[in-house]
Amino acid sequence: MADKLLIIIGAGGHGKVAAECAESMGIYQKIVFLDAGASERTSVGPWDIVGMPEDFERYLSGNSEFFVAIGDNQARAKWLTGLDECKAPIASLIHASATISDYSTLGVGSLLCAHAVVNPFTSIGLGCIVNTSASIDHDCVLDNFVHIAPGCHIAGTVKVGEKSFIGIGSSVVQSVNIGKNCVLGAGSVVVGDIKDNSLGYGVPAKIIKTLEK
Ligand SMILES: CC(=O)SCCNC(=O)CCNC(=O)[C@H](O)C(C)(C)COP(=O)(O)OP(=O)(O)OC[C@H]1O[C@@H](n2cnc3c(N)ncnc32)[C@H](O)[C@@H]1OP(=O)(O)O
Repeated sequence: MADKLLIIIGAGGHGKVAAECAESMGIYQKIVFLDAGASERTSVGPWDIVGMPEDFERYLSGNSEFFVAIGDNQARAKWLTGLDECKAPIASLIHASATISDYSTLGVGSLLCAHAVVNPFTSIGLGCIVNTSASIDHDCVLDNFVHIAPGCHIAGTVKVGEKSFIGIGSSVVQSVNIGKNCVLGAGSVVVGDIKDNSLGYGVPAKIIKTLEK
């Protein structure tokens, strides 16, 4: 079989983390980037930038997989949906040091970063990020395009709605429902349900404003 190529869309900080995560898996012979800054730079670290994101169709044939490494939940969702419509094969990346229970599921296009832990009977949707050293405990549901930032701890039976972001170092107590399109600031402690489109932070987390849909 031909060498397996991983094409990562987005060569920012998150892209570097995704590339190293993919390397740790030991299944890709080559990793390259497509990035909007391709005219200004041709590489990031050891990895080549071979074109703009819009060039992805050039790589649709052959033994290639795609990964979207864009931290912004809306933009990541847009790119993943577009790739899916073009029937592009989309990778999920699990760092060699991350653990996911055999009884849990991880959606296509999702990333488990180094030292992330996903405990049993948890469902993680499409295009999610469980960032470095974050833990998601038992019986949780992360809807599509959620980002759990580094060092967050999500207790059991928590639900996080589509495209919500939980900031670095936050904790969420058990059985809480967080709506869709929410932003919870760094270091939040979430002790009760959060409505859709809320921005909040603090200990305990308070809602500061409602975000536009
Ligand atoms: C690998 C990676 O890098 S992943 C990315 C990790 N990054 C994060 O987790 C960042 C999370 N983002 C935050 O916490 C942001 O501060 C947000 C989204 C909550 C708010 O951002 P903004 O709307 O721009 O708020 P802004 O910076 O203007 O601050 C407004 C006020 O809220 C306060 N504030 C902002 N964030 C927080 C927070 N997390 N906890 C407590 N207070 C906060 C500010 O101190 C400020 O207070 P003041 O009015 O008394 O001066």
